[in-house]
Amino acid sequence: MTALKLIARNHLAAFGGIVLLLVVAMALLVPFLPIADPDLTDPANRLKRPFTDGAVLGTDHLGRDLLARLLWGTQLSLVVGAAAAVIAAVIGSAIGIVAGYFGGRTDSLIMRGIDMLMAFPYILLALAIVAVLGPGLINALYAVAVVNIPFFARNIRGVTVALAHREFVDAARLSGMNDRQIIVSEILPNVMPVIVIAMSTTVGWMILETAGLSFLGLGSQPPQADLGSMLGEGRKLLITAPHASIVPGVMIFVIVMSVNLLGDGIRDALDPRLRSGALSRPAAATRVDRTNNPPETRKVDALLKVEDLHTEFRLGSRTYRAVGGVDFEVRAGECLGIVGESGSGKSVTALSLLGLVASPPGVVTGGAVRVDGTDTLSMNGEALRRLRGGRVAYVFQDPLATLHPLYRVGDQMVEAIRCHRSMSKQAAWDHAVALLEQVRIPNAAFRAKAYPHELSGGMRQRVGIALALVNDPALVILDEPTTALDVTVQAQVLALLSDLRRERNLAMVFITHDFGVVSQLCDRVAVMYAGRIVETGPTDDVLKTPSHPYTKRLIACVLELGGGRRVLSAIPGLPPPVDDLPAGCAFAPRCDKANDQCRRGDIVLGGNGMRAVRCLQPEGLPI
Ligand SMILES: Nc1ncnc2c1ncn2[C@@H]1O[C@H](COP(=O)(O)OP(=O)(O)OP(=O)(O)O)[C@@H](O)[C@H]1O
Repeated sequence: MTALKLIARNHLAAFGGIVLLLVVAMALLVPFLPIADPDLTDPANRLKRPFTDGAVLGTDHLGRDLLARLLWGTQLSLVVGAAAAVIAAVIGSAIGIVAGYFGGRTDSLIMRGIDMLMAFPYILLALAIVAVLGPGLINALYAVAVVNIPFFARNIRGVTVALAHREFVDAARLSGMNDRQIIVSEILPNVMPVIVIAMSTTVGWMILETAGLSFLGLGSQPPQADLGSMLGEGRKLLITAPHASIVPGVMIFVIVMSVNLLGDGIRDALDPRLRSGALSRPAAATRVDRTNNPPETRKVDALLKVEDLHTEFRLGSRTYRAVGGVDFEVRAGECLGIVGESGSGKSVTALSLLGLVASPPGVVTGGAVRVDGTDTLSMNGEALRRLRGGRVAYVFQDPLATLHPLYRVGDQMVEAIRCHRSMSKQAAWDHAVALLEQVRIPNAAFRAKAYPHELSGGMRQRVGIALALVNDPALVILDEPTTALDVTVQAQVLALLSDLRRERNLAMVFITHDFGVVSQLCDRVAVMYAGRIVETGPTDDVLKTPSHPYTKRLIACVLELGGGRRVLSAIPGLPPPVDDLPAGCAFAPRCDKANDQCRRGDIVLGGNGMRAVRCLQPEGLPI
């Protein structure tokens, strides 16, 4: 259903689909239409122009009605082209799956045979096949199918090779399935979309090839007509009776064009990455579409002040409200922890600060983000570019994904330095090495020449931190920088961040789902749930006397070493889907204290300046 909707939304594909549907309907209805016999010759009325004496499209050189021949010829061409596509797809895909799945010698043997077939120009190969089998439409169909088998075999083999070594195939084998069962139940469903895509984009091509063989007199034989043979007959009269070749020529064009437009639409609709927008090129900054004016500019003494930030993702008719009105501020040298379960909106909040949420589908719909008093959401691209990696830098969770795999880490740091200040390459390199030393990378001058894959996970994250520091930022936003590391390395990285913060008076926004990490590093903490802050305050206070039931539950999930026997409690239920948030408190469905009032209206973040909580029944907080 979604695929059909996506095709309908693609105007060109929808146009192609409608045209093709009309042509196919016409071809199917042709036996019931009141038209002349397509093979009835009438030499007295030969080569009549269109729209004369009841012959809508005129007559050919034997006086046969061109409309009747066109409709029957279209039917024949469509059937032959589609049949050739199905035969080529079935045989080619089977060959590709067998070669890709079994690999080794089977693969080499099959693929070398396919290579030999591909070594011949396809039309010559088709001609040779028809020459051996003899002229005729069925033989032309076989020839076209055979020359297209290698195309399917190669494509499907490539996809199968990648699938054959995946964990789910190993798991199927270990569960006792034999090769045939694995191919049918594990491989085939995964290659099916590729087969459909390949078919939809090649069927037009096969209709053309069959028409080409008929045009040369090797396909349909008189008196039977397909579009190619009609074109071949008309060609001889191109000057005296151009309509005889224009009529089948236009029909071939219409069919092939509509098949190709629809095929492209099907390809796009079946590709899950295109469907989710993952392949669309995001804009350089998140789209800002504020329904209200940004909050008034007042004198701001915080380095970063976020006010009523709203960010959402618009996918088709659905709107995912990832960040639904977030306020916080960070002063110079201060570290704010943002904590919450997966999906609570921490990363989207962090990325929204400097317009890094991908648009489409992300849109900032409200609020303001002031860095040194200037709203980043109103900045132009160049101002944002100067800020990113300059005064404000980011460290992400997976340095293997953020570092470029083909450049040495030192070169990547040099590039980051020279993007922001004019410095000679050598001076920038020396600065990079000094920073690598500062983040305690042993033998930094040597490591600067390493590629990311040559470093351990902990070392790569240190490079990520050094990369963030190259331009002496005032604020670093760290999005789960230690989650991918083991606990010992995590402790080292946290100690390093703590030292760097002291030495450089760095402000930090530290995003994590781990209260243990927050307690080591952060002065203040903000707890997020379903895109909003539900509690905030000094870290020690929040940890000792959590007020919001959610904070309490989150803290109870943290293991305490030497804490004696304690039952670790998980939070029952799941966070609400952000495209369908409940009214009132979003945590109410999982909260054992929730009453009817909690499920109504908007609950504000109330407090006494330092501590604030978004709850109607907060605990232990003098409000
Ligand atoms: N491209 C997107 N399209 C639709 N929804 C999205 C997209 N990116 C994020 N979201 C939604 O936004 C919400 C917040 O996501 P976010 O990544 O900020 O969570 P998080 O708290 O950082 O989680 P994690 O700790 O797993 O990174 C989630 O519900 C997520 O499903």
